This record gives sequence, C-alpha cells and structure tokens, in this order.
Amino acid sequence: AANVDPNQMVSQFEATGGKFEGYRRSGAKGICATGEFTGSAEGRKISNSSAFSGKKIPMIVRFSVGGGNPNAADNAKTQRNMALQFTLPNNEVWQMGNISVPVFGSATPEQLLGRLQSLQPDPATKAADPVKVKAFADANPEVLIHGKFLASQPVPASYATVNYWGVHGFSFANAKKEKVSGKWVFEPADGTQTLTDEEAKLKGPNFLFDDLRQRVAAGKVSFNFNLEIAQAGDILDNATVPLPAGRKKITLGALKITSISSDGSGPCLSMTFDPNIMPKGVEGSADPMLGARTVPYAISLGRRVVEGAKQ
Ligand code: HEM
Repeated sequence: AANVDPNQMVSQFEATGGKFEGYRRSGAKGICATGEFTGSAEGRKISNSSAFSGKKIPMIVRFSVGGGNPNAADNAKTQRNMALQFTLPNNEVWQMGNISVPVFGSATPEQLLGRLQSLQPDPATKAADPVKVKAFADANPEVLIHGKFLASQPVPASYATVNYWGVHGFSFANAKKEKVSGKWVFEPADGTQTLTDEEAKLKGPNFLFDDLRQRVAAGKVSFNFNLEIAQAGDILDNATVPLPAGRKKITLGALKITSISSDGSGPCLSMTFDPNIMPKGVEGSADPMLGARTVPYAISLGRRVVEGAKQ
C-alpha cells in the first residue's frame, strides 16, 4: 500500500474511467437506501460484536453499478455493488463495500494501478491500446479472473437478486477470544434472478432504480449475511483468490432493505464506505488491497463533495 500514492491512484481512476464532477470515482451510478439488520444466534456464537445482538440495527445502504461512469448501462454484464453501514450502539460503526463477483480484479494496489494505466484510453484513438492491455495482463494473469466471471454470468434482474461478496478475508472473535476466519457473501433470501440476453436488451440502460423501488415497496428485498469459513491453509490475504468451493457456510443474520431514496439524495450521498471501519469483534486480514482502500475513498469523497456531491 505504501508504494502507491493514493492521490495518484484516484487520479488514475479518473484518467482511465473518465472524470465526472460530483460522482464517486468508482461505483458512480448509484442510489441510497436504508434498511435493518438482525443478527443470528450463529453470528453471536462467533462474534461479540453488537451487530449480532439480535436487535434491529439501522443500516445505510448504497447500490451501484461498477466503474466511474454515472451513465453506465444497467443491462450489461458488469459489476453491481452493495455498500453498507451498520450504525451500532456505543458510537460504533461497521462499513463495507461488497461486489457481485467473488474476487477483485487485482491482488495488490501496485497491480491495480498498473492495470488501470494499461486500460487508460489513448488520446488519439479514445480507446485503450490493446498491445499495452495484453502485455500487462500476460504479466499479471490474475487481473483477468474478475472479468471472466462477469462475462460468464447473465445480467442480474435486479440489485435485489444478485450475490454480493466481501472478497477480503475477515476474522470474528467472541468473548472467549475464539477466532473464526473466512470470506462473506450477502445472498438474496429469495435466490438469485437473471435476465436472458434478449430480456436485458428490452430492459434498456436505466431500469435498476425503479425495479428496486418496486421490490422494496412490496417488502421483498432481503439478503442473508453468510460467512464461508476458512480451513487451515486457505488463502485469506488475496482478493483474487476465492475460498475453495464447498467450505462450511453459516448465516450471521438478515439484512432487509426498507426504503430507497430519491435519485441523487439520501444518507449515502456525502459519505464514503471504508471497509476498514469495523466494530469490536470483527477484524480485517492482511490483504494489502483492504488496507489500501481507506485513503483513496477519503480522497474521492473529498473531491466529489468539493465539486458538489451528486450521487
Ligand atoms: C486499492 C484498492 C482500491 C481502490 C484504490 C479503490 C477505490 C475506490 C474509490 C475511489 C471509490 C469511490 C469512493 C467514494 O467516492 O466514496 C470506490 C468505491 C467502491 N469500491 Fe473500491 N477500491 C479498491 C478496492 C476495492 C475492492 C477490493 C473492492 C471489493 C469489494 C471494492 C469495492 C468498492 C465498492 C463496492 C465501491 C462503491 C462504494 C459506494 O457505493 O460508496 N473496492 N473504490
């Protein structure tokens, strides 16, 4: 993390993805929501965090499409995001930014910067230089895993019907200081739903906000907060490596979405979701991508608030 200047990183997001004043430099097209989280007995068993008390925890939520473009198409095979803030008793806060892919597109901040540099559009052609893109990917093959997953999946029918992974390893500790480590995923309680290519085309590029409003009005949007438990030897410090299939999965609680803000407003507008902000009873892993998120998020927040926060 120390080897990449966070200001340079955020500027590289702008150089590669475009600069859109007032918008997040990543996850730009998004919408604020609120909800409530109810922790389970299994959650209480592994963590003494008040998030799992079983009392309803107020949640600030933001759904978005991946990338820096606030006009990104909703009907493409691209990433969806769900960012969360648990507002806990005793002034504790838990923030996370989860994505609709089990892995991230780079293992280290240096690799992310290099990948973004390789994808930066050439001013003459307005497109990335395929030779540079290939050279970087050949030398860093793990940067392709994320995109291959998205290309292999149909377009999600809704923000409410896709899985959202944390991608980093995290640990939980209970009052006896027993430690459980793993990777989490929020899974729609009613299962995932996707669109055929033909259905996606008919939906057009702007259907996700209205779709979500309708589903929330019907009281139908909830996710199970699931933890896949790591076994000895599993890799937990690399966001490009998912846990092996078939790891034991426990449900830490249920997240229900209860309201959607009007476009361009709401509680998520002028804040950021820093996954390093965790309550007692939850701990991050040594994944270098995790620690490297704090400062660029704050810089992106600062830039867009000064410009006039739009989404
Ligand atoms: C060094 C690594 C990373 C950098 C520099 C970075 C950078 C950023 C920036 C600048 C933003 C916009 C923040 C804002 O304006 O509030 C953002 C948003 C986001 N990032 Fe990252 N990111 C990194 C790694 C990751 C990883 C590994 C994930 C995977 C879970 C991720 C998921 C998200 C999500 C879900 C959002 C949208 C949050 C929201 O709705 O406010 N990022 N990222």
